Amino acid sequence: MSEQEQLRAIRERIDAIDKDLMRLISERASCAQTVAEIKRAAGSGEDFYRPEREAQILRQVKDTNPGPLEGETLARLFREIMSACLALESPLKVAFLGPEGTYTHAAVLKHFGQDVQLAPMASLGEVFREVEAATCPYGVVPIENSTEGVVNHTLDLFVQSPLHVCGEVLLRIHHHLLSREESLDGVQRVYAHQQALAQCRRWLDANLPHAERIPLSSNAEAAKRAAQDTGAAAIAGDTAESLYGLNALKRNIEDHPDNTTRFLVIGRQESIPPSGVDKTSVLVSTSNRPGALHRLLTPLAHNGVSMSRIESRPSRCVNWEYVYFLDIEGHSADPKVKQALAGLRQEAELFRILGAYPRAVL
Ligand SMILES: C=C(O[C@@H]1C=C(C(=O)O)C=C[C@H]1O)C(=O)O
Repeated sequence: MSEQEQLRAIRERIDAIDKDLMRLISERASCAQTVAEIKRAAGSGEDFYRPEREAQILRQVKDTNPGPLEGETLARLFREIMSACLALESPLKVAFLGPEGTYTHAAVLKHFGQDVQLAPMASLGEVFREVEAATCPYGVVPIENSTEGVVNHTLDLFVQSPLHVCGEVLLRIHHHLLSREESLDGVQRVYAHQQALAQCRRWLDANLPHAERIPLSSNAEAAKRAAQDTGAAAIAGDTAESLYGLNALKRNIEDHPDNTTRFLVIGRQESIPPSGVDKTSVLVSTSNRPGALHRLLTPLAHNGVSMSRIESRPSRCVNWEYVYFLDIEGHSADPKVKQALAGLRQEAELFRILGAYPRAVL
Protein backbone atom coordinates (compact mmCIF):
# COMPACT_ATOMS: atom_id res chain seq x y z
CA MET A 1 0.00 0.00 0.00
CA SER A 2 1.28 3.49 -0.81
CA GLU A 3 1.62 6.10 1.95
CA GLN A 4 -1.48 7.88 0.61
CA GLU A 5 -3.54 4.68 0.69
CA GLN A 6 -2.37 3.85 4.22
CA LEU A 7 -3.31 7.35 5.45
CA ARG A 8 -6.69 7.20 3.74
CA ALA A 9 -7.46 3.85 5.38
CA ILE A 10 -6.49 5.04 8.86
CA ARG A 11 -8.47 8.27 8.44
CA GLU A 12 -11.54 6.28 7.46
CA ARG A 13 -11.03 4.27 10.64
CA ILE A 14 -10.78 7.50 12.68
CA ASP A 15 -14.00 8.80 11.08
CA ALA A 16 -15.81 5.60 12.00
CA ILE A 17 -14.51 5.80 15.60
CA ASP A 18 -15.65 9.43 15.87
CA LYS A 19 -19.13 8.38 14.79
CA ASP A 20 -19.15 5.70 17.49
CA LEU A 21 -17.85 8.18 20.07
CA MET A 22 -20.57 10.65 19.14
CA ARG A 23 -23.26 8.01 19.45
CA LEU A 24 -21.91 6.80 22.81
CA ILE A 25 -21.47 10.28 24.28
CA SER A 26 -25.03 11.19 23.22
CA GLU A 27 -26.31 7.95 24.75
CA ARG A 28 -24.46 8.82 27.98
CA ALA A 29 -26.01 12.31 27.98
CA SER A 30 -29.50 10.78 27.58
CA CYS A 31 -28.79 8.57 30.61
CA ALA A 32 -27.88 11.67 32.64
CA GLN A 33 -31.18 13.25 31.55
CA THR A 34 -33.01 10.13 32.72
CA VAL A 35 -31.23 10.38 36.10
CA ALA A 36 -32.62 13.92 36.38
CA GLU A 37 -36.14 12.80 35.42
CA ILE A 38 -36.10 10.01 38.01
CA LYS A 39 -34.88 12.40 40.72
CA ARG A 40 -37.45 15.07 39.80
CA ALA A 41 -40.25 12.48 39.80
CA ALA A 42 -39.14 11.31 43.25
CA GLY A 43 -39.15 14.93 44.43
CA SER A 44 -35.53 14.77 45.55
CA GLY A 45 -34.84 18.38 44.60
CA GLU A 46 -32.71 20.08 41.98
CA ASP A 47 -29.35 19.13 43.44
CA PHE A 48 -28.04 16.75 40.79
CA TYR A 49 -24.31 17.20 41.40
CA ARG A 50 -22.74 14.11 43.01
CA PRO A 51 -19.09 14.85 43.84
CA GLU A 52 -18.35 11.37 45.20
CA ARG A 53 -19.70 9.72 42.04
CA GLU A 54 -17.70 12.04 39.79
CA ALA A 55 -14.53 11.31 41.80
CA GLN A 56 -15.16 7.55 41.47
CA ILE A 57 -15.67 7.80 37.72
CA LEU A 58 -12.48 9.86 37.24
CA ARG A 59 -10.46 7.53 39.46
CA GLN A 60 -11.75 4.52 37.52
CA VAL A 61 -10.71 6.17 34.24
CA LYS A 62 -7.18 6.76 35.58
CA ASP A 63 -6.86 3.28 37.09
CA THR A 64 -8.08 1.35 34.05
CA ASN A 65 -6.61 3.57 31.33
CA PRO A 66 -5.34 1.27 28.54
CA GLY A 67 -3.04 3.99 27.01
CA PRO A 68 -1.45 5.41 24.93
CA LEU A 69 -2.95 8.62 26.41
CA GLU A 70 -1.85 9.61 29.93
CA GLY A 71 -4.37 8.75 32.66
CA GLU A 72 -4.52 12.44 33.61
CA THR A 73 -5.32 13.42 30.01
CA LEU A 74 -8.07 10.83 29.66
CA ALA A 75 -9.54 11.89 33.02
CA ARG A 76 -9.64 15.51 31.82
CA LEU A 77 -11.65 14.46 28.75
CA PHE A 78 -14.08 12.55 30.95
CA ARG A 79 -14.24 15.58 33.26
CA GLU A 80 -15.62 17.60 30.34
CA ILE A 81 -18.07 14.89 29.27
CA MET A 82 -19.49 14.74 32.81
CA SER A 83 -19.61 18.52 33.00
CA ALA A 84 -21.68 18.66 29.81
CA CYS A 85 -23.96 15.83 31.02
CA LEU A 86 -24.57 17.55 34.36
CA ALA A 87 -25.33 20.87 32.61
CA LEU A 88 -28.10 19.03 30.70
CA GLU A 89 -29.61 17.92 34.00
CA SER A 90 -29.32 21.38 35.54
CA PRO A 91 -26.52 23.96 35.03
CA LEU A 92 -24.30 24.37 38.06
CA LYS A 93 -23.51 27.90 39.26
CA VAL A 94 -20.23 28.37 41.11
CA ALA A 95 -19.09 31.47 43.02
CA PHE A 96 -15.34 32.20 43.15
CA LEU A 97 -12.86 34.99 43.78
CA GLY A 98 -13.06 37.00 40.57
CA PRO A 99 -12.73 38.74 38.25
CA GLU A 100 -12.40 36.18 35.47
CA GLY A 101 -8.76 35.24 34.97
CA THR A 102 -7.87 34.49 38.61
CA TYR A 103 -6.26 31.21 39.61
CA THR A 104 -9.47 30.43 41.48
CA HIS A 105 -11.28 30.72 38.12
CA ALA A 106 -8.83 28.14 36.70
CA ALA A 107 -9.48 25.91 39.75
CA VAL A 108 -13.26 26.12 39.14
CA LEU A 109 -12.83 24.95 35.54
CA LYS A 110 -10.41 22.18 36.53
CA HIS A 111 -12.82 20.81 39.12
CA PHE A 112 -16.23 21.33 37.50
CA GLY A 113 -15.34 21.46 33.76
CA GLN A 114 -16.20 24.12 31.19
CA ASP A 115 -19.98 23.80 31.35
CA VAL A 116 -20.30 25.47 34.71
CA GLN A 117 -21.97 28.88 35.16
CA LEU A 118 -19.38 31.30 36.52
CA ALA A 119 -20.25 33.73 39.32
CA PRO A 120 -17.13 35.88 39.92
CA MET A 121 -17.16 37.72 43.28
CA ALA A 122 -15.13 40.71 44.45
CA SER A 123 -13.91 39.14 47.71
CA LEU A 124 -13.60 35.85 49.57
CA GLY A 125 -16.27 37.08 52.01
CA GLU A 126 -18.69 37.53 49.13
CA VAL A 127 -18.05 33.98 47.91
CA PHE A 128 -19.06 32.68 51.35
CA ARG A 129 -22.11 34.99 51.51
CA GLU A 130 -23.29 34.01 48.03
CA VAL A 131 -23.25 30.31 48.94
CA GLU A 132 -24.76 30.93 52.41
CA ALA A 133 -27.60 32.88 50.77
CA ALA A 134 -28.15 29.96 48.34
CA THR A 135 -27.69 32.22 45.31
CA CYS A 136 -24.99 29.74 44.25
CA PRO A 137 -24.99 26.11 45.40
CA TYR A 138 -21.16 25.98 45.47
CA GLY A 139 -18.16 28.23 45.85
CA VAL A 140 -14.40 27.77 45.38
CA VAL A 141 -11.85 29.42 47.70
CA PRO A 142 -8.04 29.13 48.02
CA ILE A 143 -6.93 27.55 51.29
CA GLU A 144 -3.16 26.96 51.14
CA ASN A 145 -0.15 27.30 48.90
CA SER A 146 2.90 25.03 48.91
CA THR A 147 5.29 28.02 49.02
CA GLU A 148 3.44 30.57 51.09
CA GLY A 149 1.35 28.44 53.43
CA VAL A 150 -2.18 28.98 54.52
CA VAL A 151 -4.64 31.62 53.27
CA ASN A 152 -5.59 33.04 56.69
CA HIS A 153 -8.58 34.98 55.44
CA THR A 154 -10.28 31.78 54.21
CA LEU A 155 -9.68 30.00 57.53
CA ASP A 156 -11.12 32.95 59.46
CA LEU A 157 -14.23 32.97 57.25
CA PHE A 158 -14.77 29.28 58.01
CA VAL A 159 -14.83 29.96 61.76
CA GLN A 160 -17.89 32.19 61.36
CA SER A 161 -19.62 30.35 58.54
CA PRO A 162 -22.06 27.41 58.68
CA LEU A 163 -20.85 26.19 55.26
CA HIS A 164 -19.29 22.81 54.61
CA VAL A 165 -16.36 21.58 52.56
CA CYS A 166 -17.46 19.29 49.75
CA GLY A 167 -14.33 18.98 47.64
CA GLU A 168 -10.73 20.02 47.07
CA VAL A 169 -8.82 21.12 43.97
CA LEU A 170 -5.05 21.08 43.51
CA LEU A 171 -3.68 23.48 40.92
CA ARG A 172 -0.08 23.89 39.77
CA ILE A 173 0.46 27.64 39.79
CA HIS A 174 2.64 29.22 37.13
CA HIS A 175 3.13 32.96 37.46
CA HIS A 176 4.08 35.16 34.50
CA LEU A 177 5.22 38.76 34.43
CA LEU A 178 2.64 40.41 32.13
CA SER A 179 2.88 43.93 30.78
CA ARG A 180 2.21 46.35 27.93
CA GLU A 181 5.91 47.20 28.08
CA GLU A 182 8.32 45.62 25.62
CA SER A 183 11.06 44.83 28.14
CA LEU A 184 11.83 44.63 31.87
CA ASP A 185 13.60 48.04 31.69
CA GLY A 186 10.25 49.78 31.30
CA VAL A 187 8.71 48.22 34.42
CA GLN A 188 8.53 50.54 37.45
CA ARG A 189 5.57 48.98 39.27
CA VAL A 190 4.44 45.40 39.77
CA TYR A 191 0.80 44.71 40.64
CA ALA A 192 -0.21 41.33 42.06
CA HIS A 193 -2.04 39.57 44.82
CA GLN A 194 -0.02 39.47 48.05
CA GLN A 195 0.38 35.68 47.71
CA ALA A 196 1.79 35.96 44.18
CA LEU A 197 4.27 38.68 45.25
CA ALA A 198 5.43 36.36 48.02
CA GLN A 199 5.70 33.36 45.71
CA CYS A 200 7.93 35.33 43.28
CA ARG A 201 9.93 37.26 45.90
CA ARG A 202 13.35 35.92 44.93
CA TRP A 203 12.77 36.45 41.21
CA LEU A 204 11.61 40.03 41.85
CA ASP A 205 14.61 40.75 44.12
CA ALA A 206 16.99 39.50 41.43
CA ASN A 207 15.32 40.94 38.32
CA LEU A 208 13.25 43.96 39.34
CA PRO A 209 14.89 45.12 42.60
CA HIS A 210 13.82 48.75 42.14
CA ALA A 211 10.24 48.25 40.98
CA GLU A 212 7.53 49.09 43.50
CA ARG A 213 5.41 46.05 44.51
CA ILE A 214 1.74 46.89 44.85
CA PRO A 215 -0.61 44.28 46.37
CA LEU A 216 -4.15 44.13 44.94
CA SER A 217 -7.21 42.02 45.68
CA SER A 218 -6.51 39.49 42.90
CA ASN A 219 -4.04 38.70 40.13
CA ALA A 220 -6.73 39.31 37.52
CA GLU A 221 -7.31 42.77 38.99
CA ALA A 222 -3.54 43.30 38.71
CA ALA A 223 -3.59 42.25 35.04
CA LYS A 224 -6.50 44.63 34.38
CA ARG A 225 -4.52 47.52 35.92
CA ALA A 226 -1.33 46.62 34.04
CA ALA A 227 -3.32 46.68 30.80
CA GLN A 228 -4.29 50.32 31.45
CA ASP A 229 -1.06 51.58 32.95
CA THR A 230 2.29 52.36 31.27
CA GLY A 231 5.37 51.41 33.26
CA ALA A 232 3.44 48.69 35.04
CA ALA A 233 3.45 44.90 35.03
CA ALA A 234 1.29 42.30 36.70
CA ILE A 235 1.99 38.84 38.05
CA ALA A 236 -0.77 36.55 36.83
CA GLY A 237 -1.45 33.31 34.99
CA ASP A 238 -2.34 32.13 31.49
CA THR A 239 -6.05 32.98 31.68
CA ALA A 240 -5.34 36.61 32.61
CA GLU A 241 -2.70 36.89 29.90
CA SER A 242 -5.11 36.13 27.08
CA LEU A 243 -8.09 37.87 28.72
CA TYR A 244 -6.34 41.23 29.14
CA GLY A 245 -4.14 41.11 26.00
CA LEU A 246 -0.77 41.49 27.77
CA ASN A 247 2.75 40.35 26.76
CA ALA A 248 4.49 37.82 28.93
CA LEU A 249 7.85 39.52 29.58
CA LYS A 250 8.93 36.41 31.47
CA ARG A 251 7.14 33.12 32.08
CA ASN A 252 7.16 30.88 35.17
CA ILE A 253 8.72 33.35 37.58
CA GLU A 254 7.58 31.44 40.70
CA ASP A 255 10.47 30.72 43.07
CA HIS A 256 9.48 27.05 43.46
CA PRO A 257 8.73 25.14 40.25
CA ASP A 258 6.27 22.79 41.99
CA ASN A 259 4.29 25.74 43.38
CA THR A 260 0.79 24.35 43.99
CA THR A 261 -2.32 25.89 45.51
CA ARG A 262 -5.06 23.91 47.18
CA PHE A 263 -8.62 25.18 46.90
CA LEU A 264 -11.74 24.02 48.73
CA VAL A 265 -15.20 23.65 47.28
CA ILE A 266 -17.74 25.01 49.77
CA GLY A 267 -21.44 24.27 49.87
CA ARG A 268 -24.42 23.86 52.16
CA GLN A 269 -24.60 20.05 51.87
CA GLU A 270 -23.77 18.71 55.31
CA SER A 271 -22.10 15.55 54.12
CA ILE A 272 -20.96 13.91 50.93
CA PRO A 273 -21.19 10.08 50.89
CA PRO A 274 -17.84 8.25 50.92
CA SER A 275 -16.15 7.89 47.51
CA GLY A 276 -13.58 5.37 48.73
CA VAL A 277 -10.63 7.79 48.93
CA ASP A 278 -11.67 10.71 51.13
CA LYS A 279 -10.57 13.35 53.59
CA THR A 280 -12.29 14.95 56.55
CA SER A 281 -11.73 18.55 57.70
CA VAL A 282 -12.46 19.45 61.29
CA LEU A 283 -12.47 22.69 63.29
CA VAL A 284 -11.63 22.33 67.00
CA SER A 285 -10.54 24.45 69.92
CA THR A 286 -9.14 23.58 73.29
CA SER A 287 -8.42 25.43 76.50
CA ASN A 288 -4.99 26.94 76.98
CA ARG A 289 -3.71 24.31 79.46
CA PRO A 290 -0.47 22.30 79.40
CA GLY A 291 -0.86 19.19 77.27
CA ALA A 292 -4.28 20.22 75.94
CA LEU A 293 -3.37 19.89 72.26
CA HIS A 294 -1.61 16.59 72.89
CA ARG A 295 -4.73 15.21 74.63
CA LEU A 296 -6.92 16.54 71.85
CA LEU A 297 -4.99 14.66 69.16
CA THR A 298 -4.50 11.41 71.08
CA PRO A 299 -7.75 9.80 69.81
CA LEU A 300 -6.43 10.11 66.24
CA ALA A 301 -3.25 8.18 67.11
CA HIS A 302 -5.18 5.59 69.13
CA ASN A 303 -7.42 4.81 66.20
CA GLY A 304 -4.62 4.78 63.62
CA VAL A 305 -6.03 7.79 61.77
CA SER A 306 -3.44 10.02 60.11
CA MET A 307 -3.62 13.76 60.12
CA SER A 308 -2.35 15.43 56.96
CA ARG A 309 -2.54 19.02 58.20
CA ILE A 310 -2.97 21.15 61.29
CA GLU A 311 -3.29 24.94 61.24
CA SER A 312 -3.97 27.24 64.14
CA ARG A 313 -5.68 30.64 64.09
CA PRO A 314 -6.40 33.06 66.91
CA SER A 315 -9.93 32.39 68.19
CA ARG A 316 -10.70 36.14 68.13
CA CYS A 317 -12.76 35.72 71.31
CA VAL A 318 -10.07 35.41 73.98
CA ASN A 319 -6.48 36.60 73.48
CA TRP A 320 -3.95 33.78 72.98
CA GLU A 321 -6.63 31.16 72.50
CA TYR A 322 -6.64 29.29 69.25
CA VAL A 323 -8.84 27.28 66.95
CA TYR A 324 -7.28 24.42 65.01
CA PHE A 325 -8.09 23.23 61.51
CA LEU A 326 -7.33 19.55 61.04
CA ASP A 327 -7.36 17.53 57.84
CA ILE A 328 -7.50 13.82 58.44
CA GLU A 329 -7.28 10.90 56.04
CA GLY A 330 -10.53 9.00 55.50
CA HIS A 331 -14.24 9.78 55.61
CA SER A 332 -16.08 10.74 58.82
CA ALA A 333 -18.34 7.72 58.22
CA ASP A 334 -15.39 5.22 58.16
CA PRO A 335 -15.53 3.27 61.47
CA LYS A 336 -12.06 4.19 62.74
CA VAL A 337 -12.39 7.85 61.69
CA LYS A 338 -15.80 7.96 63.35
CA GLN A 339 -14.34 6.60 66.57
CA ALA A 340 -11.39 9.01 66.47
CA LEU A 341 -13.76 11.94 65.92
CA ALA A 342 -15.94 10.86 68.84
CA GLY A 343 -12.84 10.94 71.08
CA LEU A 344 -11.80 14.31 69.69
CA ARG A 345 -15.26 15.73 70.30
CA GLN A 346 -15.01 14.77 74.00
CA GLU A 347 -11.67 16.56 74.43
CA ALA A 348 -12.49 19.69 72.42
CA GLU A 349 -14.31 22.79 73.59
CA LEU A 350 -15.44 23.67 70.11
CA PHE A 351 -15.88 20.84 67.60
CA ARG A 352 -17.25 21.07 64.07
CA ILE A 353 -16.84 18.71 61.14
CA LEU A 354 -16.31 21.09 58.23
CA GLY A 355 -16.83 18.30 55.76
CA ALA A 356 -15.89 14.87 54.47
CA TYR A 357 -15.14 14.87 50.77
CA PRO A 358 -13.30 13.01 47.97
CA ARG A 359 -9.58 13.57 47.71
CA ALA A 360 -8.68 15.55 44.55
CA VAL A 361 -8.40 13.22 41.53
CA LEU A 362 -7.20 15.57 38.76
C1 LIG B 1 -25.67 11.34 36.21
C2 LIG B 1 -25.64 11.76 37.46
O1 LIG B 1 -25.50 13.09 37.82
C3 LIG B 1 -24.34 13.87 37.63
C4 LIG B 1 -23.60 13.56 36.38
C5 LIG B 1 -22.64 12.56 36.38
C6 LIG B 1 -22.08 12.00 35.12
O2 LIG B 1 -22.24 12.59 34.06
O3 LIG B 1 -21.52 10.91 35.18
C7 LIG B 1 -22.17 12.08 37.61
C8 LIG B 1 -22.61 12.57 38.81
C9 LIG B 1 -23.49 13.74 38.87
O4 LIG B 1 -22.74 14.91 39.09
C10 LIG B 1 -25.77 10.76 38.57
O5 LIG B 1 -26.30 11.10 39.62
O6 LIG B 1 -25.32 9.62 38.39
